[in-house]
Amino acid sequence: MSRLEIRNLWKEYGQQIVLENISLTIAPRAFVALVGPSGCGKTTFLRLLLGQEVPTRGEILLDGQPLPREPGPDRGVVYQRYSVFPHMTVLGNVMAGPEMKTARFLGRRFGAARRAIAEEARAMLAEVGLAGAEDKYPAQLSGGMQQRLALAQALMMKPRVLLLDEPFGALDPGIRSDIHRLMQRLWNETPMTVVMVTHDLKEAFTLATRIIAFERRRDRPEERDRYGASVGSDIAVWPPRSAGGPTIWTSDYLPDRDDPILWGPTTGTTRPQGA
Ligand SMILES: Nc1ncnc2c1ncn2[C@@H]1O[C@H](COP(=O)(O)OP(=O)(O)OP(=O)(O)O)[C@@H](O)[C@H]1O
Repeated sequence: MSRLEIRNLWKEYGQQIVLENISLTIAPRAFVALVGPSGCGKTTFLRLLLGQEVPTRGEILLDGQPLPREPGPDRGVVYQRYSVFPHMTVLGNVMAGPEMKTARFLGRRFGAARRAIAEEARAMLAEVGLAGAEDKYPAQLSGGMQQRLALAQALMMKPRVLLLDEPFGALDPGIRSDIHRLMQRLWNETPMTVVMVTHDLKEAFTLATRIIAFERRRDRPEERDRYGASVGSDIAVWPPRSAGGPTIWTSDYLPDRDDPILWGPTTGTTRPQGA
């Protein structure tokens, strides 16, 4: 499973306090959207979860274990841009992670092992709608296709936690709604917890089970460095949705009282602690 516990987390850069005493429990398979004003520390929080930054104080546990202090295959990440290797083909991009993971010294597998990875990579590309693009290079793909590729690349490593930093922010609205559908399906089918930074509240409500807003309680210019952001609001999305449940796309979908979707991990109007 993939439960995240953030306990009394602080992050400071020199004199500047960026994050202040954040405590959260994120249930396995939740889809959390993280919102908040520019500069309040959303990306910093994601980098802490990824292991690219170390907390100044506090701790982060993944399934009860302290998070390794470096990025690892249990955490995947997709950024708004530049998540993929530009000099590798589409297929090469999706194979790179598993090859490096299993062949640490040469970074390449040969023979049957390589064929198995290639087969899995092709299936993953088909899953994200990139069948037929295997031999192209990222620069030959549209923005939406590059983000599909970035998702495929991250998911090939079977992460327990997928971190998304405004992954769809640069896409046109039509492409964005297509990729939202894809994202919803991938989250439904893959046993992972998702934490997504977004500036787009509509996107947050479309995809997430829970929306967490960071805010600085004191935000006068002279106070900015001395007070970091913490959790300002924490909203369970209604109607509730859960991974593995029916895909909810239209606002006219309202679950029945006895609908099993109401009994998923993030259910109810009053969410149990930690859901
Ligand atoms: N490596 C670093 N060294 C020093 N300061 C940093 C570093 N990384 C981030 N900061 C500072 O931390 C604060 C929060 O930055 P962060 O990028 O996390 O905000 P954000 O909420 O993601 O912003 P945006 O929505 O604009 O992307 C900023 O004041 C930034 O300058």
